[in-house]
Amino acid sequence: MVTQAEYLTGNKEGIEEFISRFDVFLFDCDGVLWSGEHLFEGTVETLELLRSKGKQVVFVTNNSTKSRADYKQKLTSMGIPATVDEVFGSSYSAAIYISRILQLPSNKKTVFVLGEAGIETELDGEKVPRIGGTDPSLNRLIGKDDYADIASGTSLDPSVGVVLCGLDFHLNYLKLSLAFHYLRHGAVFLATNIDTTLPSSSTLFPGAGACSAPLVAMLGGKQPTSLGKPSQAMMDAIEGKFQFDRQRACMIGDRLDTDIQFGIEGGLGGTLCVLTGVTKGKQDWEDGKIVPTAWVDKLGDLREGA
Ligand SMILES: O=C(O)[C@H](O)[C@H](O)COP(=O)(O)O
Ligand SMILES: [Mg+2]
Repeated sequence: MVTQAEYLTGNKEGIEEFISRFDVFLFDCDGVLWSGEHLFEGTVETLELLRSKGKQVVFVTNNSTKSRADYKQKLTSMGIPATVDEVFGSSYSAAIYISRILQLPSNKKTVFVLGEAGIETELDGEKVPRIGGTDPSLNRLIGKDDYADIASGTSLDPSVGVVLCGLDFHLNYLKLSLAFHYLRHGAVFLATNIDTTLPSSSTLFPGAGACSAPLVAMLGGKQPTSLGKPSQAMMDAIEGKFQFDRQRACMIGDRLDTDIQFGIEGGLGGTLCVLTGVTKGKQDWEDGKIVPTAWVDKLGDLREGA
């Protein structure tokens, strides 16, 4: 149990030694590599340094708004070479879970989506039938007829067996009403992730957890099964693909209750917290609940380990 985290910024020898412990670096994205469209200083050079040392780099994001292909595109457009196979997103994790793990009745295979195209793309990739999501017909105020149609089941698709909630920039009362009634009809309640906030423009905005929270409240506190970090569903998928020694792997993240907890519960050799996203300093882990192995002010500080 780690109780003290090591501060590495400015410590060249410490950074060199830290990097030498690991063969694989799992990178969170939002709040570590970038904030929205703003790439943090030194990110590209740090990834180039690690790759020049023969380290395996894997991108592990809870952001469900983009598919793995979308993330590959964003990474390369930001100057970070990446392949789709190096990207694991919570939408992919959820699609795999629904298509390969969840046992649904044959007449209840459809997913009602609260979220963006990233979820839709990954469900399509796994041939999982879906409705909702970015359907433009749902981007409207609820109408007086909707109440009766939902109550009677007229506007509910009887094949829906799952409600999957992610970060939804188009969330509204009508979509929440439909999701709630699917859940009341017995649909399985899943979330790509439940991060309460989204780091962007160097501050915080509503996260995926803020999108599913109304449903949790309506269900009397029933939480969805979350398939993003810290769920080990993603860690198992990553290990399955890369066959790495967990003791020689490090998770780098900005959020204690997703990234760092993901690395700790995954039995990784170490975790590194950065202060460019949600976590703002060691005061955030002084309760001793989720303590990283080490921390730096920003990812680019690792360049000192060149
Ligand atoms: O609300 C969210 O979905 C999360 O804040 C966001 O997606 C986190 O992405 P990550 O830091 O895991 O890349
Ligand atoms: Mg993050």
